[in-house]
Amino acid sequence: MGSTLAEKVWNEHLVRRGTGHEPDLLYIDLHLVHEVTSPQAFEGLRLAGREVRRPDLTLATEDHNVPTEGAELPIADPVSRTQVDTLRKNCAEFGVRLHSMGDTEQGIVHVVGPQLGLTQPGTTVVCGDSHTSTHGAFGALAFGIGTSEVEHVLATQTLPLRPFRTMAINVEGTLRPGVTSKDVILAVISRIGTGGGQGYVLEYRGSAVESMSMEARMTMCNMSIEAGARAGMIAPDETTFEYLKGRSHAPRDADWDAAVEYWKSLRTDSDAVYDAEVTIDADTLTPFVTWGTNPGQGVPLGERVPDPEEIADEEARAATEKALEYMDLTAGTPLRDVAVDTVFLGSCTNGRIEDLRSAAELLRDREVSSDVRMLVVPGSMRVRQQAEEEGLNEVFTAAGAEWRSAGCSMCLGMNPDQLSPGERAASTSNRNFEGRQGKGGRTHLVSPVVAAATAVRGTLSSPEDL
Ligand SMILES: CC(C)[C@H](C(=O)O)[C@@H](O)C(=O)O
Ligand code: SF4
Repeated sequence: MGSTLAEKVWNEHLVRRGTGHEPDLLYIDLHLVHEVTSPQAFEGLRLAGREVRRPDLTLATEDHNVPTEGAELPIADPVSRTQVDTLRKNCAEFGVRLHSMGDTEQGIVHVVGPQLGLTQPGTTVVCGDSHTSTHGAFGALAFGIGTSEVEHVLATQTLPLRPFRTMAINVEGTLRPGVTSKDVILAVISRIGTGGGQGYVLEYRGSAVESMSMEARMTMCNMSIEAGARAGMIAPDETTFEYLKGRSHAPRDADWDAAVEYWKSLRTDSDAVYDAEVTIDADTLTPFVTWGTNPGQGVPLGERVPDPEEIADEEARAATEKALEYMDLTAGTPLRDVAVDTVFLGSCTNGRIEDLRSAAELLRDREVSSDVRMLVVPGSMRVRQQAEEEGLNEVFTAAGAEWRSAGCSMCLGMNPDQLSPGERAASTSNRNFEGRQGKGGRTHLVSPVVAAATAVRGTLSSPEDL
């Protein structure tokens, strides 16, 4: 029997196969670090008198706690300032490369790794951050780890792990115009549920995935964790190689040719067997939007707010009632009638250049509704620079949106970009939990083009409504 992509990468990284109840020990090729989950890990090293084993395979960036305006000013919030200062001190002491605020390579850790060409097919990538699954779009085995594991990887460049199960997500057909990979992943999560991927590595495949850009693939892999999965992966192909070629850390010359040769072998064998399979019909998908307080509570935008009365399962009915109450939504309301106060375009899910381009395209010669505040936050300073070279910033500001510097921003309330209590947002990020974007804030997850159309009309809208 053949192997799946995930099994191939796993086997290539085995330092030692676990015997009996012991887990396997895997080698880690790339360790990404940010200010939130690293302080205790560095402190642990310090207390044990240990060094970072492979500083050359470790890269840190500031993202969660950074303000997205006034980068030249000291951080006003004392907690955020301490987090960022601590990261700076730790990186200096342990010799870890750090991209700080103001640096061209600074940005959200999951945007920075791929853009530098550090995320490569067949590698193992970890970070103390659940959305590390993003990097799986390159055919890397990439997953989030906890702070004690961060310390273990810093000290040894290895990680004890138990094998995952594998699930194929087959997305067949052609997406209609205005329908994006964000809609696909929201549809997947609403189908299998936020626990449906638990214990699995999801492998996205099929004709619709093959025709997606790297940015679109990263959006899907990013949200694998929202289905409860350990990781998401996509087999590398010409699109992957094209994206990587010439990036600062990508192999060059003869090394490049050898790498591509190897990368081409990273496909699930035709006789391999997945532990589970799900099939999604790309042809019939329409833009998706969440109405509730977890990413699985989503429906096509053309539908209505669900009615708890129609839900037979008691637990599901209670969950729906609770979510509708928090979201201040009435059952049966067409989602297109729901008015928002804020639109957030950004995050490691949808803060890449292609996301900005597609939203700018719709905002050109249009205006953000006077009832709406729109924040556009590039995922990295490199993305910001590229967008400015293309004049996208001018399109956004001419439409009345705010153009910011890179960071996690309104994806989560760890920095000044937050919703006020009761405020409602259409957001291109990945989590709509209660209070995620600020205490009492209400979040509808959407794609970048739905975000742009919503900003113009003031109510949840798709590009075809413009
Ligand atoms: C702060 C960090 C640990 C967290 C994560 O693990 O995902 C954050 O990035 C998030 O998106 O909630
Ligand atoms: S952008 Fe959001 S999801 Fe991504 S790392 Fe930052 S907080 Fe987490």
